[in-house]
Amino acid sequence: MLKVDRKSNNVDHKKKKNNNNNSKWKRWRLITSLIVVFVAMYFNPWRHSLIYSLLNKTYICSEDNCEYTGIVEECCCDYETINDINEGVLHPLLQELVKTPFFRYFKVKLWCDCPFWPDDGMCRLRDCSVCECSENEFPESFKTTSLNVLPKDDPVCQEGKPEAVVDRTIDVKSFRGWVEVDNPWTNDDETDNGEMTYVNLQLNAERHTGYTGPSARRIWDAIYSENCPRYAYGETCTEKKVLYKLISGLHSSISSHIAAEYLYDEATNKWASNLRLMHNRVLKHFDRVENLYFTFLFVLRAVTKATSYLDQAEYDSGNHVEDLRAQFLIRELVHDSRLEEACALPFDEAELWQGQGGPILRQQIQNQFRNISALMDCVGCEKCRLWGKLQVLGLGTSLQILFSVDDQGNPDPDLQLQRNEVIALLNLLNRLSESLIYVTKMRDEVAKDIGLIHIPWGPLITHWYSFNATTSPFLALTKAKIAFELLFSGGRSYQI
Ligand SMILES: Cc1cc2nc3c(=O)[nH]c(=O)nc-3n(C[C@H](O)[C@H](O)[C@H](O)COP(=O)(O)OP(=O)(O)OC[C@H]3O[C@@H](n4cnc5c(N)ncnc54)[C@H](O)[C@@H]3O)c2cc1C
Repeated sequence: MLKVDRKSNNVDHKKKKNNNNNSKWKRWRLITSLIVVFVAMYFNPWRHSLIYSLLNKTYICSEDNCEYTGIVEECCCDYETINDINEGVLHPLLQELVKTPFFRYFKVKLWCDCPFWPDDGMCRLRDCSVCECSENEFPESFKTTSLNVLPKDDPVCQEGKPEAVVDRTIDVKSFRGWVEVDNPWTNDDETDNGEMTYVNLQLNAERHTGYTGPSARRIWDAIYSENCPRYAYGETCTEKKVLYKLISGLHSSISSHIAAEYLYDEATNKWASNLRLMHNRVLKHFDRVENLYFTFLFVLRAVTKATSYLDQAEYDSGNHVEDLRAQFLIRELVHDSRLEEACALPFDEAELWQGQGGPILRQQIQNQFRNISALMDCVGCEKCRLWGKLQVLGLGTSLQILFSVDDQGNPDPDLQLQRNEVIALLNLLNRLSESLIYVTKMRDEVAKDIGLIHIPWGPLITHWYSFNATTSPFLALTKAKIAFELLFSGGRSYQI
């Protein structure tokens, strides 16, 4: 007969019961925690509070509302104000302005004479730059002027994608007036007309061109590693930060334009916005978005500082009615009372170059910027080179306006700009202004599309995770679980 050990059976039973209770309790704890996290995230009462601003750069994105809050680093205005003033005032005016004949023609040396790596197959061939443009695209009169040198056909062209080629169609009128002076911040000699050509910017939208791979990567690498290194966390020298921020902001803007107009299918010529690209290259990196806002404010400050100059400048393209309109729009822009009230001083340049090392630092940063400007001659896609050169000249003009000094190192009262610099400056501001619109619009679209929330948990948590109550409860809970783990994982980051 089998003897039953009641005692040990009892213990086993108790153990089992305890285990069951334990696992039940664990399950309940997990479920309750998840619900708490879920509710806390969804009805987060301090979404816009000071705590968030203090904790980090405050990129807050709920299901139907995504926004940045707080002051842009090193600037004097906050995100909300910039967005309001851009959408309400600057963007509509700039869009009109850049269409006027005066602002739509840009003089540029498009040949790519890369001074840094002459053996780069991408850029060695001068004629390569316009190889696929047919001759009948150009007006007869155009072909005879020395400013517009026509390329020879070259079968070895490596940048022949139609979307990468600059359309050189232009009105027969050309500009008059304005002095020609060389900008010390840029590498090109702006007074040298020898190899320059006029380009109608309206026919050459800055968008996806298919330029990618080692050639493009090499340029960005050379810019960041040699000429404007990313500053270390805690860097206090604002001047060193400024150059990096300007270039990074420009890079974000270029990426935003690529994402906003992306060629999905060459055969059917299907263009549409590319949310994933925008998310991966710009939106998920808070610093890149912040640098875009910084660059916008920096250029805006240069434009407002040059108010009296821009007020009196001669906008003469030969089309009287259109030129009067350009002048009217410029005055509307620089004298807008809403801009003055909302953000009187977008960036305070007076704080820079102080102290003994100021002049040396200025020279050093000027040299670095000149190198970056020279690198534009190595860009192996003509349209990218066009916009790269224009925008770098626009930045160089901003630097010139904000930081030009006379022989004694005092701010230069006799600042002179050339027509092309003003064209570059205003077109750059328009590019940046468009990019801010894309960031706001596409951030909301991305949030709706994949249900994203960014936890502004200080520098610890730098990535996004998804969380969307409208998706299936299971998915929402899974996402909440990730959120839960993320919050208590000491800053481990998740990427969707
Ligand atoms: C001057 C210039 C103009 C261009 N214009 C165009 C154009 O009009 N149309 C077009 O289709 N292509 C253009 N390109 C190419 C485009 O910028 C990219 O290089 C290309 O699309 C390949 O992208 P990628 O994913 O390799 O990353 P890239 O954009 O090439 O970035 C390279 C690296 O730089 C870092 N990085 C990226 N963004 C930032 C930022 N905002 N701040 C700091 N670091 C950053 C990252 O580490 C990244 O891996 C241009 C390139 C250059 C150099």
